[in-house]
Amino acid sequence: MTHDSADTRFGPLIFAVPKGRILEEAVPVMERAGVVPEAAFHDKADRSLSFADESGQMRIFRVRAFDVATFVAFGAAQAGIVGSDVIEEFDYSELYAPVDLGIGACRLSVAEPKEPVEYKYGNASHLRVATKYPNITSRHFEKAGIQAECVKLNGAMELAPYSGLAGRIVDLVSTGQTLKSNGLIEKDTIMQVTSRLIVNRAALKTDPRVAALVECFRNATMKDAA
Ligand SMILES: Nc1ncnc2c1ncn2[C@@H]1O[C@H](COP(=O)(O)OP(=O)(O)OP(=O)(O)O)[C@@H](O)[C@H]1O
Ligand SMILES: O=P(O)(O)OC[C@H]1O[C@H](OP(=O)(O)OP(=O)(O)O)[C@H](O)[C@@H]1O
Repeated sequence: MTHDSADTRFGPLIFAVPKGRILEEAVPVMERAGVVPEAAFHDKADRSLSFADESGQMRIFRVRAFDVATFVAFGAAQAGIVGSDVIEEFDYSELYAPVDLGIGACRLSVAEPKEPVEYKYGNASHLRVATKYPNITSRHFEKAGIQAECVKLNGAMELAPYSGLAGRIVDLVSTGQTLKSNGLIEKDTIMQVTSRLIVNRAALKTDPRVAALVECFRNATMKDAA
């Protein structure tokens, strides 16, 4: 790495990455920034959650996307990579997202069935919405003066409307294939999403390796655009 990851005043720098679909796109950006995971990191059968980097001076945590934000916000990791959807959902004051990595592009949208379905709940002023993003969803509908009752799901949101769980869903959309395959149409885009480098604000102030890491990711992302 070009940054001084061997600073002896601190323990190893902890970098958290999501184990899901961002990972494949994130690894080349990490490597351009000098964060090169050990070989075991790429082995999906490996049950370890913490890996060395090639310099031996960092630890790389492989966790769920939402948990990346939590590890970094609480200072258990100094830095990480996560979608802007997750950053917005938690709205942690301790998180700073200085670099847009230009990967994991999608959007967070409201969707509903093509054909109107009768629901126990769901009229113009009171909606029931199934989502993994209750905070963003509530804020979005509040702005429109609509009270949304959010039902938290962790996946397969698309099943909610036709099973009578909720009249609408708020979910990530990329190609639109998942909505189409499940008979739903996109009604409204809440936000565009890309993945970001996130750092813990206190660590950025106190640990010079964090600022150096931000610079490395800025440079790695600039090369991308060239
Ligand atoms: N269809 C998509 N196209 C592009 N990016 C996406 C898409 N779906 C999700 N993402 C991005 O990838 C991130 C992680 O998605 P994913 O659901 O694969 O994570 P994960 O680590 O497997 O989390 P979990 O296991 O908790 O669901 C999302 O927060 C979002 O930023
Ligand atoms: O518009 P598309 O290209 O079809 O992508 C949208 C799908 O991608 C995400 O799910 P993912 O595949 O990450 O699985 P998940 O159900 O675990 O969230 C999202 O939750 C949608 O279901």
